[in-house]
Amino acid sequence: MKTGKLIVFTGPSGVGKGTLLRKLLMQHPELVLSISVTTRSPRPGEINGIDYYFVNVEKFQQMVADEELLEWAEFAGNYYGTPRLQVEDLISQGKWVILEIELEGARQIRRTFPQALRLFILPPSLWELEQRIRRRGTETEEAITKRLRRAQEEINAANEFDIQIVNDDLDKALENLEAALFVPC
Ligand SMILES: Nc1ncnc2c1ncn2[C@@H]1O[C@H](COP(=O)(O)OP(=O)(O)OP(=O)(O)O)[C@@H](O)[C@H]1O
Ligand SMILES: Nc1nc2c(ncn2[C@@H]2O[C@H](COP(=O)(O)O)[C@@H](O)[C@H]2O)c(=O)[nH]1
Repeated sequence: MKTGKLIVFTGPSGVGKGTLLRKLLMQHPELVLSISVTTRSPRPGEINGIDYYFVNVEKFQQMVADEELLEWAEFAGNYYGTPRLQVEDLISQGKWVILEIELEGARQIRRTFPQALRLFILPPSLWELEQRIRRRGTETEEAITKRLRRAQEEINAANEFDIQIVNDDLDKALENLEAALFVPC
């Protein structure tokens, strides 16, 4: 039977994690992206159960109390967490499961799943990161400020991760990501 694997994918808001992962999953449909729970409001076009499980703060706190989350964190004013059961089930079935999560969650996973492969995505510059968040057009000015403040802190921790990939040219970053994941035995 194939061995399951946990892959952690972290990087500052707006660096292009979601964009890279969408491309990766189109080319490697055998990989599974874990769907997180969040108290953030859906962005236009986001669908409950596909992009996130959108819940209120009370429900999120109940999930924490019931130990239903593998990891969780507060990020820029909202809570985010990984449902434990879905991930543990998939790994026990031999799947490769990707968690797209922020730094505090990645640190928790390092303690509970030390065997997980942890990747950090870097922007070519802070200026470009800010342009990307602004061009995406999904955040208020207040949220952009919070996310950019947090970005510097996250970038400072990039060396805690097994692999760092700069997302400058998207195709090149995807190539580097594939090389990191599919190391020939
Ligand atoms: N290599 C790239 N060059 C230019 N623009 C990019 C690149 N990669 C992603 N983008 C753009 O940057 C914006 C942010 O990308 P994305 O939403 O994937 O970031 P993210 O890291 O998932 O952010 P968050 O953590 O806030 O969800 C999007 O508009 C996307 O199209
Ligand atoms: N610790 C966790 N972080 C998560 C999870 N799901 C997403 N995230 C991270 O939150 C920020 C903001 O996401 P956004 O969708 O509001 O832009 C980003 O860094 C995500 O990677 C999770 O389950 N746990």
